[in-house]
Amino acid sequence: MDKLLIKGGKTLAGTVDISGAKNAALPELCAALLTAEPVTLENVPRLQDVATMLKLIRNMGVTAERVEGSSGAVLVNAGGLSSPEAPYELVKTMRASVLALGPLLARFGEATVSLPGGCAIGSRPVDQHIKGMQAMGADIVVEHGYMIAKLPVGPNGQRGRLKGCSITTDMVTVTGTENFMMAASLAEGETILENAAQEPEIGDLAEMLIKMGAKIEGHGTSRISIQGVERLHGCTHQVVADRIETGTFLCAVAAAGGDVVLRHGRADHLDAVIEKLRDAGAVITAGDGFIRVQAQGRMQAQSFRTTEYPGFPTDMQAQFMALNAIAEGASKVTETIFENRFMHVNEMVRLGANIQIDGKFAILEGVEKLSGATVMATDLRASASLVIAGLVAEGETLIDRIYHLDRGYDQMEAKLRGIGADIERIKS
Ligand SMILES: CC(=O)N[C@H]1[C@@H](OP(=O)(O)OP(=O)(O)OC[C@H]2O[C@@H](n3ccc(=O)[nH]c3=O)[C@H](O)[C@@H]2O)O[C@H](CO)[C@@H](O)[C@@H]1O
Ligand SMILES: C=C(OP(=O)(O)O)C(=O)O
Repeated sequence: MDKLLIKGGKTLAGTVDISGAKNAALPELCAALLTAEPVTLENVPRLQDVATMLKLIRNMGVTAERVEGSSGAVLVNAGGLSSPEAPYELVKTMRASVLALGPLLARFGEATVSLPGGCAIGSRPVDQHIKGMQAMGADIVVEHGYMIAKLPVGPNGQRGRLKGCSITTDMVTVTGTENFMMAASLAEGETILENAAQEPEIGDLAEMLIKMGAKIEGHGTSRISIQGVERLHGCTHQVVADRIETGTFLCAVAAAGGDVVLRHGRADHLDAVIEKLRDAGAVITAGDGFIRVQAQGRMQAQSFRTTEYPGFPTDMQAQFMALNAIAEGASKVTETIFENRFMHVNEMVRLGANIQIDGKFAILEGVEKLSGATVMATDLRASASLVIAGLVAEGETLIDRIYHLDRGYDQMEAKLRGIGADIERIKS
């Protein structure tokens, strides 16, 4: 298992290129299953989750290859889609595999998708995905750990189409909204999604589906309407910039100090985080296709509460907590989306942070310095928060189990080295 070794105390300066968003690329690779024509996705980040998704769709009889010489293009051709299955071996390493359910049902009339199971940050059930697909006419049984979904066979002996309907989910769900939007694009009639997620990745997926011929309105709001069409066609689409990678680098510079330009970063997708960073004392300016962050001296700790977009993202909670850990003053962090997303806290405490957990609250008293130690990554964003803590800690920090980090960050250590961090990967 690879590890990261960081020697803390360097300020950061230079330019970082922000990659395409993991949480847009994954649903968009699944959206390519909706058509038999070729789809080119550009700006696809090089991450373990993307590699897993490519493996998953290839396993269905789809061709999916990186385009040689391009900067991140992937060509997907689902013309040969023959096996509408997502097996446990692949799903267990990546919960986003549930995004295959909607496209497979819509295109094939049946799908067998492994239940993803729980993960470190919470139990993460998929009951809303199942209820929504059932409302659209699918018969779904859960057997032997699999969702087995089928559409009824019509008088012609063929499986019919999904039926448009109104779906109001019990809570805002990002991948749920994406699954319904993809399924509804090929359904018969109109689907209305109430209480829909508004994350920028939903908007990006909607734009891709519209290029494929889907009729979607209202994405970016909590009410999305989709008029189903009989067929979708191929398209070329560029994956939106990763707002969580952007936010992670913003927090790293605010914590370590420095002056860094994040090329391709979208400030308009990060309002809640940028506002808190400005309140903390970072100077952030943004223009078309870049964000610049300048930070000097100790930041002021900021309390915040995670909520659905456009609120403060749960995927930025751990990284901002690393900043609060060494900022001046006390802060209270409230996690409202996942029930177990404070796994990084004990590791930060090993580095000298002063943090108490009380249910969904974390109470921090900023300390003047952290001191390097060996710590263990427990999930993707926890890993990123430990990298930020390691950048500011005195001495050496060794982060174990960074396969979690590799799930969702494109060459993080190379990008950090490029702006002056002393960080290296220890291969094993
Ligand atoms: C691939 C991807 O885009 N992942 C993101 C997506 O995950 P994901 O789409 O899995 O997260 P959801 O938005 O669905 O989850 C929100 C809450 O709803 C609950 N829930 C969800 C569905 C369901 O059927 N039943 C249920 O109870 C979840 O357990 C959680 O407590 O949104 C999360 C919340 O912004 C982010 O942290 C993840 O990075
Ligand atoms: C929780 C995350 O991802 P996933 O939903 O893929 O587990 C994340 O990106 O922080």
